[in-house]
Amino acid sequence: MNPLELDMLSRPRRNRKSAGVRALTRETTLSASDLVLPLFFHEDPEDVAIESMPGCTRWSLEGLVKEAGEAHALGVPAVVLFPKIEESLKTGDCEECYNPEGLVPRAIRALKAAHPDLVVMTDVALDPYNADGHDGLVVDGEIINDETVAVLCKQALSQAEAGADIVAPSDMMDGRVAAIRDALDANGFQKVSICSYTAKYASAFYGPFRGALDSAPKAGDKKTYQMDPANAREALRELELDELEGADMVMVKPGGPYLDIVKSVRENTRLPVAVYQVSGEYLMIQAASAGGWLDREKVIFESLLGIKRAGADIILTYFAKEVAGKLKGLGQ
Ligand SMILES: NCc1[nH]cc(CCC(=O)O)c1CC(=O)O
Ligand SMILES: [Mg+2]
Repeated sequence: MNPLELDMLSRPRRNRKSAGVRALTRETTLSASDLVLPLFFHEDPEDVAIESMPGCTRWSLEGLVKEAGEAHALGVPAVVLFPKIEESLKTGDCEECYNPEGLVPRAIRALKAAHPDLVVMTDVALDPYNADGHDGLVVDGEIINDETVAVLCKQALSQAEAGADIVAPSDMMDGRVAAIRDALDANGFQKVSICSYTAKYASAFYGPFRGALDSAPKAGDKKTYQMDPANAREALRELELDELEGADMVMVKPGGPYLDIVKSVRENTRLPVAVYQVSGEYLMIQAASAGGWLDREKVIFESLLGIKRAGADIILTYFAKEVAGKLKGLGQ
């Protein structure tokens, strides 16, 4: 007998001894059906590489439909739409956000016509339409809540009318989930779901996204409506309100740096939990792997698995199409 052999009943390494045993004992798996692909698009007929987000494209309507179709064919069930609105259409009252012939309603109709089973999720917030760049109406430097909610209701309705399956308010105004639910129901859209950005933090990780849409606030920051990154209990307060207001799904955003929030939201709701791996998280991986410092594919999977393990049912990620393609290649 080996004199150094330890007398141990439990050896956790036995469950890691081979790929087969590891597969049997794995607690979390990532699948294409967990993923939502965020897509940027514009009015121009050209597909353009986004300078602030290397690896992402701002699609023409035609390109958008093609890209969404490819992702869907790889098993990604849903896309979420982010329009870049022409500067000349941005105003203080954001009327363009509920124009039935606007860019977003046309995109929804084109997507649903080409891919009826693709779930189309839309962003409800004023920033792409706002001359001030804020998610809400600005009066004397203040982002006003209740008047903004009235406009968000019109925006959500125009998206529902065009065929959106899920509307996702990302604006963080108080009371908007209940108001949007009322507006949808009053107009016969009982079946349109609401995925609320419940705990959306005022994060510097959104910087590249604002570059992609030219939607950064012209003055001030978003701290009077998005949450303070220092706060965790407050996320549960927002969760309670969104549940009472009738949200169908709740979201935490950003993802990776906020896994404690994901876990506590998961433990405190029976609703599906969505998590957004945002533009800055995407770019940290893109940049570090472009420099040759990280193994890109491995860290993409690990970053998403971490979000899933923390409690996400749904993950919004710029890697969705690529990951779905890789999973398909692996026979999963
Ligand atoms: N309503 C705006 C919105 N919707 C999604 C994101 C960020 C997504 C990302 O960074 O990938 C933002 C930016 C912001 O709040 O300033
Ligand atoms: Mg809220």
